Amino acid sequence: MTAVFRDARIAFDLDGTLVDTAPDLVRSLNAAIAPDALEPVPIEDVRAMVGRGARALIRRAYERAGREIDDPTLEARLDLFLDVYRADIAGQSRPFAGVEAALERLRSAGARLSVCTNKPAALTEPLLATLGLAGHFERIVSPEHVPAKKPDPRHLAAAFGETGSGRVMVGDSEPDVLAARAAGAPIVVFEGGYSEKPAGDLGADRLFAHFDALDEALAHALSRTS
Ligand SMILES: O=C(O)COP(=O)(O)O
Ligand SMILES: [Mg+2]
Repeated sequence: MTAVFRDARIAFDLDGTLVDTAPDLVRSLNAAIAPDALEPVPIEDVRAMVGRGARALIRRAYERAGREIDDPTLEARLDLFLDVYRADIAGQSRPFAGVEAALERLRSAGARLSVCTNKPAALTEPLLATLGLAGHFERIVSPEHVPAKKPDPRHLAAAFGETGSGRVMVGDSEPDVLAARAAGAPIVVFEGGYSEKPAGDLGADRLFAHFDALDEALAHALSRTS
């Protein structure tokens, strides 16, 4: 099975795909909305609110409470969120079970790995470094590095880099699937991640429930396109 990975470009989403960041995201989000006396958002709800960046996460917390937020307040709450989050970015966040072993296997089989995330670079880099994951990736592409973020396919194209023997995205939510479709690349979706819609409704080429099963899902997706 491993021949299909030689020189393949595999781009990974971060929040909800590589790392279970929800506990630290919810703690920081609830600190950021506290000045406006919003009820704390429960962690299960946050899992359906992540995927379109930090600003969107805060806006969604206000929408959920039926409250309006003006732009200057949003920027102030974003600053607070970023300060709280950055101060203990990997307090409870951990790679999902089997992630490190899967990254090792794919690299040993010759795959070229990247991260394609809507998480701001100032958060992505310390998170991956703190968890010891950064060294697996040839490219780590946050929204600041590209003209537009996922679902825009230019974000994913930047993560893939030059054409390899095949290209595939691994993600957990709709922006990932839309970016892959628009880039003409297959996508496999992690069922344990964060998504507004059920993973099975996103239109993935293949779903996987544990990283031990990632290689098989990727091999299937790659063999259909190369
Ligand atoms: O920060 C977010 O909202 C999403 O990040 P992701 O693209 O890695 O899922
Ligand atoms: Mg995600």
